[in-house]
Amino acid sequence: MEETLKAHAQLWNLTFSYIKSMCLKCAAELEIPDAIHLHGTPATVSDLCASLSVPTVKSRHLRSLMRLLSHKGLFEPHVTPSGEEAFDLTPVSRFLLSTSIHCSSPFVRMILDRHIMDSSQMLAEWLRRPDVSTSPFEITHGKDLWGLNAVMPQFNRIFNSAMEGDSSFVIDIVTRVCREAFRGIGSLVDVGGGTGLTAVKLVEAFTGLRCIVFDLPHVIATAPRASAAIEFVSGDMFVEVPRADAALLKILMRCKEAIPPREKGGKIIIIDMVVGVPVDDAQIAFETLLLWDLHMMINTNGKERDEKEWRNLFIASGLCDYKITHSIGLRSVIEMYP
Ligand SMILES: C[S@@+](CC[C@H](N)C(=O)[O-])C[C@H]1O[C@@H](n2cnc3c(N)ncnc32)[C@H](O)[C@@H]1O
Repeated sequence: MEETLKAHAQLWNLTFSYIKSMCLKCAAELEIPDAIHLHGTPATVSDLCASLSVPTVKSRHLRSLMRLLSHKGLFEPHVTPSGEEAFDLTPVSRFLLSTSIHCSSPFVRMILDRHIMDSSQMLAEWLRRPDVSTSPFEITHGKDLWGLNAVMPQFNRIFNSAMEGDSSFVIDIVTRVCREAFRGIGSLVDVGGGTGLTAVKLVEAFTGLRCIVFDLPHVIATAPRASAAIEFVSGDMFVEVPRADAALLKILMRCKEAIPPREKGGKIIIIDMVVGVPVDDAQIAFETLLLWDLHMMINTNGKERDEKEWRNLFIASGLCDYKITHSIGLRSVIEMYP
């Protein structure tokens, strides 16, 4: 009996899990972390109603949201001297502060945008179809993610700023802990480099390095021209990738053609997840990798790979050797040599 009740509760918990994500998106959209930060001390629900322009008639509803998010570690619950419930920031919600150099709010809003969420509704139907080349995202929207970005400037903006927040976080760590990977490189092409924030950080961190940011035309058109050491080139990586000493990220075969041999410093640097690597807080990291794998499958027809799968991929691409540095949380730095 006890086991049955536990199993039933677990099923309900899983079923209602989407509410956690939606409350997180709501907190990002309302900018609740900014309001608490500006308040300076733990904020009560009345404080939050006042600063977020939420009518007091909705304070009970806002309290429910704050309680759930506190339970999930986004806020820290407090009690004021007068006995009122109040909420403070935690290291997790600090990532949502608009003033944070690694603000993840656009990332949260993009991943939980209805264009991304809608495609997961197609998962069962998609799994029954024999076609593996069309993603659930394409079935839902009639075009792939990049095609939708090209025709929807608003979604393109939110996607690009989500990528900027994430790449600024990752590249700041990579330039500190994986400096060796970039040593001696004169020029680098960032393939699918988005609006160029990674390139900006790289040319700042490595004096003399020149970067080419290569991406689709609708992305390059919106990229700010931030440094004379960075060139912006638009095109399709499946057709041709501009030449440089090293290529950062993505499609291996084309990247191999774009770089010189290993003796001349040629290499491909990939920053991505490697399933199965040991990381801190293994339980959360393991589940996050499983979730990210599904996210890639649903929205881009991609997948996350374990080390063996990465090795098979680089062998199939005609590359000779590789080195994996597991040192940036969920992501690893993979260096591949022609
Ligand atoms: C996941 S985003 C990564 C952006 C950036 N590298 C970052 O880390 O912030 C993938 C990028 O690849 C670009 N992309 C997709 N297909 C492409 C293609 N065929 N040729 C060039 N770029 C492409 C997208 O426009 C997008 O900016």
